[in-house]
Amino acid sequence: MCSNFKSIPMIDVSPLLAKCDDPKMGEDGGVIEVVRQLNQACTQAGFFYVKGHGIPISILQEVKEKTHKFFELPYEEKSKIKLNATAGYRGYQKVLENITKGVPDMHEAIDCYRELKPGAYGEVGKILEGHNQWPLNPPNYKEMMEKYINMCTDLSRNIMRGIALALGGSPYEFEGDRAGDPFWVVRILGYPKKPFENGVNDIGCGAHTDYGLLTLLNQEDGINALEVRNLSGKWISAPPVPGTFVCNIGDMLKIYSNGLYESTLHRVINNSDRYRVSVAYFYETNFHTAVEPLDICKQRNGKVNQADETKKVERAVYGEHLVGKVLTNFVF
Ligand SMILES: N=C(N)NCCCC[C@H](N)C(=O)O
Ligand SMILES: O=C(O)CCC(=O)C(=O)O
Ligand SMILES: [Fe+2]
Repeated sequence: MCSNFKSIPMIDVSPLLAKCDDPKMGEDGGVIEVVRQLNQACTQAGFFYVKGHGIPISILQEVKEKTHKFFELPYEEKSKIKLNATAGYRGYQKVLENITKGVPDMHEAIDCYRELKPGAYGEVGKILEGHNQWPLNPPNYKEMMEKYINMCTDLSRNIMRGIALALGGSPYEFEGDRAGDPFWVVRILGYPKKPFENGVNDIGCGAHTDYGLLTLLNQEDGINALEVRNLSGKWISAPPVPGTFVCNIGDMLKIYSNGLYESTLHRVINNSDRYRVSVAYFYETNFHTAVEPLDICKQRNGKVNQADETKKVERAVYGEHLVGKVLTNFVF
């Protein structure tokens, strides 16, 4: 449903957060206004900036500073937590190891996934069984990230309450069996500065959509590198705005919304002369949730837009969708 947007809107979610534990939040004037803005952003761009999110800016900065420190270490040190299949595809990958649409990406990263009990991933998810591999250097990185991840999970749940209202549902559409026990993914990313030493690809991360419900991106200040594609195929810059998250819709929310909301294509090109880090937190459904369009969206889509009524939105089991992606992201 993505339109021909030219920039990405900024939403102050503080009125939503102030009321997010009130079952009558949908009647509050401040919440109604945030919900209107969420609905507009999600129908038009699938992307928005979030401010007033309550996570201290000092923590957003500390996460990026410590991440710079990690990526500055020599390869021998970073490779102590090397990603591999037996670690459940968690850990460090060097530049050009992650692949997007068949092309190696000019980024290095640490991938992390919520740890479920052995067996809880089922047959298809078995390959993700394992423990996160956190670096010992810089000190306290694990503790910092675990605290940060908890804050991102709480914030995402609350934004999803607003999005549930925006779709015309109850605030709790995405709790219980859908996302009451949310899976999460974190990618800690580093993009080399130009000129690249071993550059076979100028693209930091090729065009892709995110897999789950909602992404919270904490990106490096002062470097324009993230781009978002609009309906006419034009790449729109999503420049960093200090203290905010860039938020975008994933494939599962596209399905729930019956295509009213798009999981928008985006990519990263670091053309600057500075090394860029970003930390992407992905808020997902429960691992085994079978995702299909919400009834409220089927009706609504039919009434609002004839063209969309015929648009087929494929259903998916989240965990299968994720595993399918992970297996094509690496060649071992
Ligand atoms: N968990 C999420 N959403 N990760 C997004 C990674 C995007 C790049 C990946 N190589 C790909 O092709 O999907
Ligand atoms: O680094 C960024 O700005 C975006 C990364 C991204 O899109 C992703 O990891 O899914
Ligand atoms: Fe992404």
